[in-house]
Amino acid sequence: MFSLFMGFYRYLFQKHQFQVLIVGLDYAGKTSVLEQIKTIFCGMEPLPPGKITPTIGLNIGKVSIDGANLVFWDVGGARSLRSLWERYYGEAHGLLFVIDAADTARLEEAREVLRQLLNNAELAGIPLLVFANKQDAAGALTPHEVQARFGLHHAEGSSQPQHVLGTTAIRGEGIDEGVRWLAETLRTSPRALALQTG
Ligand SMILES: Nc1nc2c(ncn2[C@@H]2O[C@H](COP(=O)(O)OP(=O)(O)OP(=O)(O)O)[C@@H](O)[C@H]2O)c(=O)[nH]1
Ligand SMILES: [Mg+2]
Repeated sequence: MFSLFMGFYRYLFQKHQFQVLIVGLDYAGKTSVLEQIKTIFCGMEPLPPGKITPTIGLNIGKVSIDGANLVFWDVGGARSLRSLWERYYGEAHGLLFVIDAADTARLEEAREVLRQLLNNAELAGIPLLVFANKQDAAGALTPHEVQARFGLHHAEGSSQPQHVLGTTAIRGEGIDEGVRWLAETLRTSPRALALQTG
């Protein structure tokens, strides 16, 4: 009882820290997104796109937004690496799913990967931000088209908040709005509260 009380006290009065897991297929642009997050919120110089290589391990970025710390975990999206994602599920407060909106040949694969994530009990109630990335590329689906194709229909009052945005990671477009939505949503997320006081 006492530890529950202390956990709730800490939740109310200490600076919150939220962990956000960045996932999606390989080549979707996850690391490019993380580089831009660090640039926008920490003023760090982003790695030039040519210097970003496929992720094998884990990239971490920590940013401070309106009194909350967000820690981003960027993992590799290659098929052989996806089984490693689950080691982060239990401690993830939020999920950022990045899609290459111009790669229509792999949309079905991306849809299936997202479907499995949302069906995973360890991720129950997790706020989901989807970036329909590469909006600059020819033939890219709009965020509305991605929303429809992926069957993402956030119902008012749903226990699993969802938000879909169009981004162009290599130019840093759309990222700021998405990260602010996450920070705002995580503050009132029952899952985040449960993880922080648990
Ligand atoms: N045109 C365009 N290219 C992008 C954009 N975002 C990322 N890319 C390119 O897409 C390629 C893959 O980007 P990464 O950030 O490495 O992708 P990733 O999702 O981290 O890939 P893995 O680490 O293998 O899972 C790189 O060549 C990027 O420069 C974008 O908004 N527009
Ligand atoms: Mg990467």
